[in-house]
Amino acid sequence: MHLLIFAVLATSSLAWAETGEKQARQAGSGSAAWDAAYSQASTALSKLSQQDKVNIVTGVGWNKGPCVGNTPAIGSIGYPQLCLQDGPLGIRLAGSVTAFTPGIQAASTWDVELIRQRGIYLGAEAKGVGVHVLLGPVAGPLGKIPNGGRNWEGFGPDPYLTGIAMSETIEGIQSNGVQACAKHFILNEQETNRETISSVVDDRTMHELYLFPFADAVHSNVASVMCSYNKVNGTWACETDKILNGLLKKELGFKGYVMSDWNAQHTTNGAANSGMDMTMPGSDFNGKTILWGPQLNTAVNNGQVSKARLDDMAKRILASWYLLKQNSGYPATNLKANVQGNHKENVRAVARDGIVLLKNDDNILPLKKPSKLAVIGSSSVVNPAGINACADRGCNTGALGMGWGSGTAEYPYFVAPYDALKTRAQSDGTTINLLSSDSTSGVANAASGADAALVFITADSGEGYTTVEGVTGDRPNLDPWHNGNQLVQAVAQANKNTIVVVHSTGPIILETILAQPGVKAVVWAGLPSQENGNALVDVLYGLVSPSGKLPYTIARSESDYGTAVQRGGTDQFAEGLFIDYRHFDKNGIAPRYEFGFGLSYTNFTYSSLSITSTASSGPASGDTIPGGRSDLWETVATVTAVVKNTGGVQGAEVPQLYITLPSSAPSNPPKQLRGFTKLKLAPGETGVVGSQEWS
Ligand SMILES: OC[C@H]1O[C@@H](O[C@H]2[C@H](O)[C@@H](O)[C@H](O[C@H]3[C@H](O)[C@@H](O)[C@H](O)O[C@@H]3CO)O[C@@H]2CO)[C@H](O)[C@@H](O)[C@@H]1O
Repeated sequence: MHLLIFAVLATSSLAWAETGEKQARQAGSGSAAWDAAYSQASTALSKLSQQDKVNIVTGVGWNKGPCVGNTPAIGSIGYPQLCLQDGPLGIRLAGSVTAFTPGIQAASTWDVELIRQRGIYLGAEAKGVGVHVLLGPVAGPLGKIPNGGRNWEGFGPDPYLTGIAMSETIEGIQSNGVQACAKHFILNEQETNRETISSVVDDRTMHELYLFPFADAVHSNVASVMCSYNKVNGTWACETDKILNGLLKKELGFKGYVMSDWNAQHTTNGAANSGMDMTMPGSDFNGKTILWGPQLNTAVNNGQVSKARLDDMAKRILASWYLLKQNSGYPATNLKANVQGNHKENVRAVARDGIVLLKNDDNILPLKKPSKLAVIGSSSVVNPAGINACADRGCNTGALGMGWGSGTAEYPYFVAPYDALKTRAQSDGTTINLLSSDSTSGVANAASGADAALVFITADSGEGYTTVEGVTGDRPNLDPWHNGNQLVQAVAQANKNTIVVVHSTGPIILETILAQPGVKAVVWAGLPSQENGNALVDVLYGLVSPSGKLPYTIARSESDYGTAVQRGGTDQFAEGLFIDYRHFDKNGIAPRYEFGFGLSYTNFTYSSLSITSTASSGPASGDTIPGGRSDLWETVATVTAVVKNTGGVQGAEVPQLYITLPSSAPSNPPKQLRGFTKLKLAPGETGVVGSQEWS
């Protein structure tokens, strides 16, 4: 349900009560903690030689240590060989870790408790294997282009939802003493030409869309930020004074350090003097030249980079290390350790509660002990070559759990849809006809006569260094892979109770599928990682009511989005603020399924909407705290509403608060998300959103 109010102030922090309180609390403790960490860093710095400082800021090289990024130990201050390792959903290239759900699935739950728990467990596993810096979470790409290859690593194209998810994830990771890394800063929205393209953006769009979630990250005291490959307004992101020194460090008050993406640095002095603090991986990775190390030493000796700047770089890195108390009792790096604990419970919960029910005609779902089920599609079963057969998940064979690239982890196990359906069928006495191929021949045989036919389709994408079935990162279109439309058509012709299950890294166009009269239900199962099948069965059989909401818009046609992958050298960001639902609203384009949409097995009613101004009457304070001007973080109004579960089963609702700015100028998006919460309600139960424990 969307609630729309008119904002009394043009502020970024009009919110449900809980958000503002959380922000105020962290800001206070954050500054003092940084002060203490800086004091320890200063003491340590005074004992270091110039060479030590250069070592702290320069990686030792790709494959020259246990992690994807490593810096040398400095024995005199007990500083370890720092281990930096991907990534946003778990420890990459490790032996026995949990493959958590991708960020986009976490966002799809709209459940801050689950998102935070995911972050806490990510941090616990990183610490368990001795990773000092976990390279995530992701707020860039934000996802302005629906086919952007790496969108699934982050939390979707709404900056508020992404910002909340960034905060919860970072606080979760860092609560376990692990440094988080907010990446990729900034305007890295596509894989195509990512290392050459220039993103040209106006100041307002930069602030209100792309910088917005990074402000949340800084507010949550993120230890590090990774600058991206692209150029910003013509200058390399890792060498742009205005965005690193200006926006990030000065305006947002970022106290941690900026590391380069792997070989995103281009010059020795330009990067140092623009605000980059650590170079990664520091070797001649991918044929590039080494730019710091000895070169930085020379530049400092020549005065091209000041001694104070080198001190600042090293101090920021040391302060982050002290902030997370990694100077005491931190485990040695051992990426082979088994650190999974019971974390699969979070994977199953996020995978399940992130499932979005898009269509459910005749209440075909939940299933009620069918005598015969048809299960169709190659993605209903596990990859026949093995769950981790493709490096960095670089294939779309068998059931899909995540996209591909550096933001992946090895699966410790993988429950495919058919595995979980078979287990359930055995206990119900259901017969399953399995057709584990995408060929339409054989479909009629498998699907006809079954009480219902489940057909599985996918769309995949990833990082541009791997090409999968001709796709180099960004998707070329928004169609399902492997002739998914034709497969669904064939199934729906053979069975009038067809249930389509979609596993995808982002939106696909569903028009052909929805035009089939036999398609009774569409289950948007997203990217469920290792718990794929279990999560799906929980929802299909009504063990839980679906409660996920779309973290992006699903359009009727690809051209409706108004953004596309740029093939040339520049992306002008001509759409400005108007991405995803902001674009649809502004142009009066009806989406097929709107951002925030999702059905349930129960019903909810809303009443008693109340809005109270809570703005302080005193003068606004322009002090800078981590995250920017302090008055940007004040709650200016509290909105409450009563929500009742009027249906027959337990369920969860996500009331969403959207604002319209007072001016109706066309430069303002008609609606912007500024609050949400997830209410779990039993049948007949009433909940008050925006008050209770938060106000
Ligand atoms: O992992 C750290 C950051 O790395 C960036 O991506 C790099 C990725 O980690 C790395 O595996 C990949 O290497 C490939 C290389 O580029 C290619 O030439 C070679 O053929 O195959 C290698 C893979 O086996 O390079 C990526 C950079 O191009 C990510 O952007 C960042 O998010 C990571 O945190």
